[in-house]
Amino acid sequence: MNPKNIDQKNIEQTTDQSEIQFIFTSQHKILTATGVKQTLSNEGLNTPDFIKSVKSHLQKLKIAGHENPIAIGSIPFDINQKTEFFIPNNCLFSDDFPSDTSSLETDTTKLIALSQVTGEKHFKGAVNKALSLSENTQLDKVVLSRAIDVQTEGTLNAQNMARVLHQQNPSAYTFSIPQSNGTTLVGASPELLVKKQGNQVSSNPLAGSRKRTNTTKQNKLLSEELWSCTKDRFEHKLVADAVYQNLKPFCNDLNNPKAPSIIETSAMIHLSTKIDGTLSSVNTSALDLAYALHPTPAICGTPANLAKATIQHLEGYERAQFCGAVGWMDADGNGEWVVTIRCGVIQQNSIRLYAGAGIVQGSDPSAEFSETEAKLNTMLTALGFSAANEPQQPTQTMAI
Ligand SMILES: C=C(O[C@H]1C=CC=C(C(=O)O)[C@@H]1O)C(=O)O
Repeated sequence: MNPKNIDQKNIEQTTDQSEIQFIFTSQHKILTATGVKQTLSNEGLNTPDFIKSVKSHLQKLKIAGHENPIAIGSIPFDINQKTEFFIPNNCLFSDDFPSDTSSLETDTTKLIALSQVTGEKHFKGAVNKALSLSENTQLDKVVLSRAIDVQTEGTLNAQNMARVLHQQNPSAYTFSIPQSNGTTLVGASPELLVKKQGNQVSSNPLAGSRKRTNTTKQNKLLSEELWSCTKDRFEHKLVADAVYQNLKPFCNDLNNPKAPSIIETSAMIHLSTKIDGTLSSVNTSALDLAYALHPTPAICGTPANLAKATIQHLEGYERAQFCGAVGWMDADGNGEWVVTIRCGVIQQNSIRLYAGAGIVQGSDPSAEFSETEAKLNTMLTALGFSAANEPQQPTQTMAI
């Protein structure tokens, strides 16, 4: 799984990468890809030039007779950091998880340690500081996050983990994207940043959360309470408004729902707004739109620059790919990009897991910490942990 020969240049022809498996699932289809034909890096390029370079390499391949070339990859939270997309040798859109991934060796790995990268005290302290900043500055919202490291006895298999995540979270966008440093980004995001197909565009911003329970009745009550909560409605509206405002210049028409709806993931209940529209130009690509939207206030805050500076100052660790965007685009500019949340980064026998929560006036540090614990459960459950955020037994086995 280690694309170790991938060069750092903007474009690099690489061969013999057939072991790489890229996976991206959505409600509509499952994309799997193998091998790396080209690596596209943003090194030395500003964002518009990087987007142009990705488009032009896909178009050249199409003109050269390659059927449906795609670029797949992840955009980090900080777009100034190194970004790499891969044009795979082979890619397949299908309805089911392909048998070749499910037949990969199944590890039974023991979880041996869990350590806090950002401890409870640090996180709650950061929330308190953010609350006082929001009282004394223009900061309306900031999304603060934390990370934990999970060590396992054996090497984690990213493809198998993606398959388990997909089974456990069938309505999520599941991804497994190898990085050129030998790690693999894997997760099951509930949040569509942007989808573009022909002249149709859609986005599904989420913000405002409750931990889901296992009773339908209780979830209904929680949903009603969430929908009526002024603090969560404000936290959500900042995201929905930003997405609408940033998509509008690209669109002939764009719907702007007056109130959010509710979605449930396997672990969480969220306020959700579905925004759909028609692009004024079919030439606007999925990547143009993803970069126009990123970072939304679902993972950064409002105003964005002040929120970014607050995150850098208070979080105390490097987000890297977490809270970025992950997805794909084809030579016609069609594609899907999702917000990189409910995810982790695998490095051999360890995985770093991440979770964040939106902080606005009225946020309670303990409730926000519990929210991050609940969000971590998407990945912990796939790793074989029970809902509690601690290893039940130091020798618990994992069905990955
Ligand atoms: C930052 C995360 O979630 C975002 C997306 C949905 C709801 C959120 C919230 O209610 O705070 C967050 O904005 C995460 O899951 O790590």
